[in-house]
Order: sequence, then C-alpha cells, then structure tokens
Amino acid sequence: MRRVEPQAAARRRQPHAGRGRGAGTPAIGERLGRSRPPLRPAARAPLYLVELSREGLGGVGSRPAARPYVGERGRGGDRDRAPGVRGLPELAEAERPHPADDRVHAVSDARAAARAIDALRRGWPVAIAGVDGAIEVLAIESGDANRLAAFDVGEPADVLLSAGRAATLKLANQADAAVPDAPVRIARAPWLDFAAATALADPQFDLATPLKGPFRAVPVDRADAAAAALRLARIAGILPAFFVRWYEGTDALPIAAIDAHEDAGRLAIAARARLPVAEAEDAEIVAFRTPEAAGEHVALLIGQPTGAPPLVRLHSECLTGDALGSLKCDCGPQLQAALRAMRADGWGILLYLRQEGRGIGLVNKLRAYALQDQGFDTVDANTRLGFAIDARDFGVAARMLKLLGQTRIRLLTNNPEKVASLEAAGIAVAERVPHKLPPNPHNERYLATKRDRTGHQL
Ligand SMILES: Nc1nc2c(ncn2[C@@H]2O[C@H](COP(=O)(O)OP(=O)(O)OP(=O)(O)O)[C@@H](O)[C@H]2O)c(=O)[nH]1
Ligand SMILES: [Zn+2]
Repeated sequence: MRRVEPQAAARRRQPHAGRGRGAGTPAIGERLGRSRPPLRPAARAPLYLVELSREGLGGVGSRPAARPYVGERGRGGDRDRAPGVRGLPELAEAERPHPADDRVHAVSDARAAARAIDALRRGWPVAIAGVDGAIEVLAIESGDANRLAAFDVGEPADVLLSAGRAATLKLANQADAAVPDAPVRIARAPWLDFAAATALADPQFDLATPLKGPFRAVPVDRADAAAAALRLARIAGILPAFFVRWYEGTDALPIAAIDAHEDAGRLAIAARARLPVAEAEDAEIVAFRTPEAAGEHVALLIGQPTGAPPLVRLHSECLTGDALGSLKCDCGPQLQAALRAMRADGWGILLYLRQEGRGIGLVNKLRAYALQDQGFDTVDANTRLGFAIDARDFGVAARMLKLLGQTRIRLLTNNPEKVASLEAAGIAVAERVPHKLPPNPHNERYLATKRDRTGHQL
C-alpha cells in the first residue's frame, strides 16, 4: 500500500482553490472554484487517500504480463499462444518503469502535472515552483477579461511569451530566438489589456490586427519556472503565452512533476490484440500508455520475426494526413508505404506516436498551417507560434521498442534526428532506409523546407 496525499490537499492543489491570495472578485472566484476558505492545517491531517500498489496485486491490474515481440515464428507452437494473440515465449521480461521506491513521489507529482494541464485548458491559474521561487500563470488563450481582473489583484500581471514569438514582435534578438521556446517577459503597459494580450499571443492575426505598443521586455526572473510554464502550454496544446506573477504559496507544481508526466520510462504495454489490416492480415496491435499522460501510443506488428532486425517506422500522428488525405504533407502516403515495405521485407514494426504536429498538438498545427497560408514555411510557422521547430521526444519510441524486445532495428526515415535520438536512447540503428515519396503541388514547398532547413535527407 502507498500513501498518496491528503484528499483535501489533492482537491485544493489545482486550481489553487481557497489559498487566500487576497481580495479577488467573489463572483469570479466562485466560478473558478477559488473562493473556498483555506482549511486549518489540523483539519487536513488525518485523511489520506490510499492506493493499493499494483505490484502488490501481482502485475498491472488485470492485464496480462507484457510479452516482448521477439523470437521465431512457431517457436513453442501456435497452440501455446493466447487465442488471437501472437505470443512469443521465453524472452526477456519487459523492463519495469521505475524501481518500486521511486513510485510514490513520481506518481503523485505526475498526477499533479496532469491536473495543471487540465487547469490551463480551462483558463484556471496554475502555480509552478522553480529553484528561486514560484510563479503563477494564467493562459491567455483560455482566459478572459474577468479572469484577468481577478488575476491582476494587487498589481497588473506581466505577460510571458516565448522567444520565437517575441522575436516576431522585435522584443527578442535573433540570438534569443535561436531557442524559440525560451521564456521572455513583457512589462504590462497600461494599454495591455486582455484583447491586446490576445493579439500578442496569437501570431495568426498579426497581419489583420496591427499591434499596439511599444512593448518592453524585462528580465525573466524565476526563469526555470517560466520555461516550465511554456512547456506545459505545449503539452496542453495551447498557445505558449500567459499572464504571469510571482507566487508565494507553498502548493506550486514542482518542475520535476512535469518531467515525471512526460517520462517515457513510465510507458508500459496496456493491451494487445490481432488487427488484420489491408497490408497484413496477420498484423497485431499493441497499445502503450503511462498512468498519467493522455496520449496512447501504438505499435503495429507486421509479418513474423525473421531473425533479422525489424524494419521500423516512427510515424508521428497527423490527423489531417493520416485520416483526411491531406496533400499538405507526406504523412498519409508515408504511412501506407511503410506498411508495404514491411510486408515486402518479411516483418516490421510501425510505431504510431501520438505526437501530432511534431509535438505541438492539432490546434497549434492548424495555426501553423494558417501561418503557412500567409507565406511562412513550416519552420518559421512553428517558431512564430513560440514552439521549437520539432518538439517531439523520440525517447518514447525507444521505450516502446525496448518493451517489444527490439534493440537493433532498420529505420525507415529521411530524418537524421530520429536516428540520432534512438541511438542516444540505446537502440542500435543498423541501417537507415530512405523513405521518400513523390511530391505533389501542395507539399512541394514543405518537403523542400525539410530538405533545406531541418536536415532531412531528401
Ligand atoms: N507543426 C507542424 N507539424 C507538421 C506540419 N506538417 C506535418 N506536421 C507533422 O509532422 C509530423 C510528421 O513527421 P514525420 O513524417 O513523422 O517525420 P519527419 O521528421 O518528416 O521524418 P521522416 O521520418 O523522414 O518522415 C506529424 O506529426 C505531422 O502532423 C507542419 O507544417 N507543422
Ligand atoms: Zn502530415
């Protein structure tokens, strides 16, 4: 058994309900669930939420133990397999996500991060603790003028943007913009009301909405917490732009909680089943998830192990390309071509990674598309929004391959970064297999940008 946290504290932590930050507007505080009076410490002490350890119950819930996908066809005989599932016996046990003694803190912290992400999307303030102190942020995208009025209590909150966005506003120099997701703080001028801040946050409307000004960048104090806030925005799929103030409470989210939330090492196999697909009737699907993060990744296993390293494709989710047949990118054709190549090769593994829009999420990718409609290329569009050019973590793919028992692969890609990231995470890439498809008039520029600006071998 493990003790997680007092129920009252768990309820109170996000949004910072009842922490008594002074005279907020009662109606708004009520609506945001923030007006509950603080509980006296004595009232919190005895109540604890208790969870049974999964290990103690013998395995992860009622799931079958993960069986790695290695070995040879028919070894042990088909009759030994669970019905409908490609089972390959006597193989290395899947790695455990964490040593048991790490788990209590990692789990509660990572859940606190999940609550903070949810709060950001709802327009609730979130406090984040750095080494030099904490900040509190209100996302501009999900906030409104009333929430800002409540947030501004005492003195007006400044604005927190990313360097990529600040550079487009001429508030950061090129050197700063080299790290587009680094934090930049803008002093709150009297005219910087909610509407003006919205225009600052979203570059899509720069051409249509001339910005007021001048704006003045000020030194970013508590920079680690500010950078963490921008990171949380990316995970939440919102614009990396906030109102920001110092926070003196003790219940701020530690940055380590965000690390735990994103920790690929916490991925485990959640389910597996047969999935006949057009390219391979004997395919098997394996789903992976962590206890906290929302995205579930899947592997599609094609053909039967031949003893040679499998042909692997890391495919990042692209709703527009994969499901809607978008011609703006090459994702849909690449996905299908990868499955065909695996079938031709004998066996392979497609990793379908929930990293839509190179990790910035669907809505932000569509904003990037709107910027491309205005003439910016795929790299500049990401930067102007305030994101890294590529925000993906390929450690996720490395972890999935290890859980499938594969540490030596042949990789279908034109992207040297995928090779380097997998190698750095302990996967030997025996061969990079080019994965080029003919351009169309709509994706020609996109592919040229990948070749010229992001090092793709096209
Ligand atoms: N932010 C952003 N994401 C895009 C854009 N176009 C496509 N994507 C996303 O880019 C990802 C596709 O990249 P991949 O094909 O996996 O990888 P790659 O870096 O091109 O490398 P390859 O293995 O050579 O194909 C998907 O998540 C798409 O949603 C764009 O203009 N902006
Ligand atoms: Zn795509």
